[in-house]
Amino acid sequence: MEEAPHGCPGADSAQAGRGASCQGCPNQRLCASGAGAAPDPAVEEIREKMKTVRHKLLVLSGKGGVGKSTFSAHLAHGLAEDGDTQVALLDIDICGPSIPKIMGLEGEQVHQSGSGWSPVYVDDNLGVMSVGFLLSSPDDAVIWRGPKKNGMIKQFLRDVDWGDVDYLIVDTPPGTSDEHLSVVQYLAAAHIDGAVILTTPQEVALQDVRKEISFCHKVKLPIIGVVENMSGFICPKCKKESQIFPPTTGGAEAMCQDLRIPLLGKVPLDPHIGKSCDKGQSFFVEAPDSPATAAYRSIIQRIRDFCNSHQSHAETLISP
Ligand SMILES: Nc1ncnc2c1ncn2[C@@H]1O[C@H](COP(=O)(O)OP(=O)(O)OP(=O)(O)O)[C@@H](O)[C@H]1O
Repeated sequence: MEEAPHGCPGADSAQAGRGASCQGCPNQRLCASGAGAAPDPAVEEIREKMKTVRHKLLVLSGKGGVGKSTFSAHLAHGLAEDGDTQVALLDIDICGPSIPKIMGLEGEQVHQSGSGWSPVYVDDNLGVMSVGFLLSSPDDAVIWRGPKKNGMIKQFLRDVDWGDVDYLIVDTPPGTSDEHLSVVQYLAAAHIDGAVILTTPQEVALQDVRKEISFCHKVKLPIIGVVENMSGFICPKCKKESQIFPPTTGGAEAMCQDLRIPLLGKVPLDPHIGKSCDKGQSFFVEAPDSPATAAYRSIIQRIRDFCNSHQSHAETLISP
């Protein structure tokens, strides 16, 4: 936490984040979220529930529209490709859930079983949960304030019958808002492997990524790395590369060097990606030879490696 202001009511007080002295404090939002208050019993229930989930990954972006949900969906497809890996994809973009569409699950509903809500399955080893499955129409608007969003995220983590899962991928809304604080708070005791941050090469997107990185540091969320999406366009006819979103300040590469954060890779613009997403199909199947597919696959391998080395490190720490 940064330096407390004069007259700070304290992070565990009922006035946390709401007092006059909280105005302008960099921790105001974090305190107002209740993250510093007495622990919600759901944190422990979620820790129990998550014992059967090996790796938990958050996908973040500073700006909207940079390809975060597309990436989350394809990370899930890529990890589930071997058939033996159980993957769960949780969409907590409560006000703009796009995962049902991208995963080809529009119109699906969640089923209630004796052990909780059942995810909707794309394949036997790939389950999805989204607020979109709870709406009667994809055009319905969800206009909820923080506490209601908080409650829904709690239910997604605690009441869904996730089963034995190797990877839980959480697709978040852009920025750092109530949803991010809630998921970090609820998963705090269950251990999150880390976050993958999506950006485009433009400074206007990178500016917001720096805020995202600062959020991760504040809530002690490890950063697996940054993905630069929409990074150049290779003309399929003349093979010439054009920078549609020019990296005026050096792009994600310069930022990552500057902040000593891994750059996981760069994914070029490819019109097939948009088409596949609109059809609800995996881009890897639709365009297996595209440079974007190769870039995605290499990034997914780096994330897999991170999780594996992370796991052995954690095991080393707890073994006698
Ligand atoms: N590398 C790419 N090349 C071409 N189109 C892409 C690429 N990545 C994503 N897109 C397209 O860009 C659009 C935005 O992607 P997406 O919905 O994944 O962004 P987002 O960051 O999740 O947005 P939001 O957070 O606002 O929902 C979609 O139409 C998607 O198909």
